[in-house]
Amino acid sequence: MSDTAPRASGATLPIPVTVLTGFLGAGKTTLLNRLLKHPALRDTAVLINEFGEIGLDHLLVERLDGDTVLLNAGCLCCTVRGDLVRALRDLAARIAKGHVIRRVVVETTGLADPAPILQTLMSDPLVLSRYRLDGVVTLVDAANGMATLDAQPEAVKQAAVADRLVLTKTDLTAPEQVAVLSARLRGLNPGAPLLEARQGEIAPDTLLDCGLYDATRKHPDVRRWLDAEAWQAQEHPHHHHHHDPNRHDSRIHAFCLTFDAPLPWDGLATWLEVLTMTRGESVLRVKGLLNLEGEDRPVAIHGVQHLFHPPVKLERWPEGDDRRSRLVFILRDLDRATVERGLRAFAESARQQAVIAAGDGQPPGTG
Ligand SMILES: Nc1nc2c(ncn2[C@@H]2O[C@H](COP(=O)(O)OP(=O)(O)OP(=O)(O)O)[C@@H](O)[C@H]2O)c(=O)[nH]1
Repeated sequence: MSDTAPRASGATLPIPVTVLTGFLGAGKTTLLNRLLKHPALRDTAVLINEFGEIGLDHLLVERLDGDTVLLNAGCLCCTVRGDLVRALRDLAARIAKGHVIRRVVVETTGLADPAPILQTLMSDPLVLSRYRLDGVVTLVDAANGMATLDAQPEAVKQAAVADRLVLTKTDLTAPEQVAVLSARLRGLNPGAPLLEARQGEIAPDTLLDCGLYDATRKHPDVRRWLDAEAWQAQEHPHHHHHHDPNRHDSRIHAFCLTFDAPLPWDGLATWLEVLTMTRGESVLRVKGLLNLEGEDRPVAIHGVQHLFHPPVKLERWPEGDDRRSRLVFILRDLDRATVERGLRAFAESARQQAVIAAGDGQPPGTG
């Protein structure tokens, strides 16, 4: 690899890195998809880190080219200290050979503790020689934000370290609720401008070029978290632990269900409604790419705690995709068997009802 620093717009400059974070389902991919369409973000490389072994973001991020890199799922500290640095190093090598990259955006998993990411970006010698941490943009879902801040310390950290706080889903939230959440965020991070993005719509210049990251301007805890992280990295630079990549802690885990045959939307929708109504606090995230009966195009679904977003029909199946339905769940205190049993039972019941309604004793499409 060349030792020369990367070239940005012809000059030898450190490349700004924006960290895009926010709890599960806050709207990071939505905002990123919008940002990447903007001319100001031409020549931006995107590094995505998803929680759980089987992610779907590679199918949901609209721009997937050589400059979008999916970091391997796994223990976040290992991912960050290994994969993130490796991805940045590979990118620097490509830039040294003449590839033009003017900015990097790192989209973290919603469960990410931002401290190891920031610590890596601010202290790894290789990273420092070619990149500079420009800013941390933290999205906070206005609909679920208060409950999330109450239950998840990662979300508190994400808000406290931010250079820009962005409230999403204010279109779904009563103004009084937004005001209470805003006051709480102000208390956690008085220095960061508090912005709003609806469906990812926001002027890029409000998020970019925040200046060098400065932890001294943040809540005193931020300096402490970063120092603790630096100490850990020094004490245990090569710890050899093998975390289950699908488990965040003793309560939160991820799994993916796949279905070979097209699914009946009625059964699935009813079940999702029941699940989010009755166990919403446990359903941190549901993300699906579905092959539905009678539908040629794939349908994306998103659930975040008690909130279920309207399904979206995507343009087409990705090239070479096997067109199986995939549903990724990230659950807290709810086991896989309960969810899987319920889903299969509802899908089967909807199929039976369709058979009865068709009146010919044959499942639709097979007679
Ligand atoms: N109504 C409304 N929906 C939104 C808004 N922002 C995002 N969404 C929806 O929220 C759901 C989750 O959005 P994503 O962009 O996938 O969230 P994410 O933070 O990338 O999710 P993870 O990567 O799983 O943590 C999708 O259905 C989006 O369409 C918003 O401002 N208003």
